[in-house]
Amino acid sequence: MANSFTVAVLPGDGIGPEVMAEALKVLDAVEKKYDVSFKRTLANVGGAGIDNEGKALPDTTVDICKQSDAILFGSVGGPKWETLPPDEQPERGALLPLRKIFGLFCNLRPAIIFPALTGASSLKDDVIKGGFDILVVRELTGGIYFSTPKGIEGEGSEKTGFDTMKYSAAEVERITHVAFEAARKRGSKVCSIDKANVLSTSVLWREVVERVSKEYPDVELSHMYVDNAAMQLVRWPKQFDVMLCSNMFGDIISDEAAMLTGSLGMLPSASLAEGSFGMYEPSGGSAPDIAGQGIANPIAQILSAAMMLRYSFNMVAAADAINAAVEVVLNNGYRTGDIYQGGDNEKKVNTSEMGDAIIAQLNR
Ligand SMILES: NC(=O)C1=CN([C@@H]2O[C@H](COP(=O)(O)OP(=O)(O)OC[C@H]3O[C@@H](n4cnc5c(N)ncnc54)[C@H](O)[C@@H]3O)[C@@H](O)[C@H]2O)C=CC1
Ligand SMILES: CC(C)CC(=O)C(=O)O
Ligand SMILES: [Mg+2]
Repeated sequence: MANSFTVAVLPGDGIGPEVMAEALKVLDAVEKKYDVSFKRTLANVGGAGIDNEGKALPDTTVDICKQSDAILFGSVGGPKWETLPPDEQPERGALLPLRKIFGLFCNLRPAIIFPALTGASSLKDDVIKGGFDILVVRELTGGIYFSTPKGIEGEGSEKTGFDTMKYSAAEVERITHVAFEAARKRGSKVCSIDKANVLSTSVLWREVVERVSKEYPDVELSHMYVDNAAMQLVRWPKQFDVMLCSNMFGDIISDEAAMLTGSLGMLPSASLAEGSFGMYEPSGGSAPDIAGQGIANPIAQILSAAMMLRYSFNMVAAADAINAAVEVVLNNGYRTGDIYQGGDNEKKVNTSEMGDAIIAQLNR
């Protein structure tokens, strides 16, 4: 009998539904090729949740996710919902709670430059020649995005906004282990990103990372302040293997790393809990500036689905096959607008044409 997995499909807002459609087509192709079945249940989230069910994260959506083996997530947010009270908006009302409810403490964001896309990177050829392969390991359920108190109080010029940044040693410890375990299977280097010259959370972060590192004598550890890391990433990205980051620093550093690969539309991510459950989502957002035009790059969403196969379903061969199909399609010159450079070999395609090209390659 074929293996069967259940997937909660949460397309969300903006380009979310457009790129999700392509990832689902890829899953259809994987079902046929690998004798597996993905039972998918569609659910509202974000602005779509507000518009259709009155809430960014409807209870029905949480139930569907709880009954599933994994969540495939698009993206949420957009101008339409930006004037709602902050906790009701798509990001704070749905995405952050989903991460918390499901204990998704570990966010993996692999930034790999495909050889065909070196021209689309914002960096000079000699900086990226030979490629780079960076894994951002981002703590996802702590730090300044979640700590309390937070809010806005007072009136007039005394009106004050405040956030709190907290990390416990246990939170730092578990994400540090993930980074070191990952480094062991890659380039054996961890660079821990902090701001220990200013922030107390970072002083603790550094202390815990140092302590945990003693269990991994085969992995080289370095520390870097986040401002320097942002600069080093564009100066010489090849120096990095695993970048271990707190929640906010990882959010920022991973968008920067994404652009070095050509486009934010290329960068997938896996948000993992202890065990095999995970939520898989592009690193970028709902891209309201291009939503509704059918031109978004679906590769981040498709590679996020591949990460779901790898991390939640242990379907390593299928995940590798999707990655390989993306690489061949890029080598063959297929480009959505965000990675189109106008070269002789390039064919400008829309969202669904890119999805079709990847599926055709997967089926060969
Ligand atoms: N995980 C999520 O659901 C996230 C949601 N957001 C939300 O998304 C909305 C827009 O935020 P922005 O700051 O504009 O960030 P964004 O990531 O949506 O867009 C930044 C830039 O990257 C481009 N881009 C992103 N993904 C692309 C793709 N697949 N193909 C081609 N181009 C792509 C956009 O067109 C835009 O120019 C906001 O409401 C924000 O809060 C932002 C980040 C993450
Ligand atoms: C929209 C935020 C809550 C999250 C974000 O930017 C991200 O996870 O990359
Ligand atoms: Mg972000």
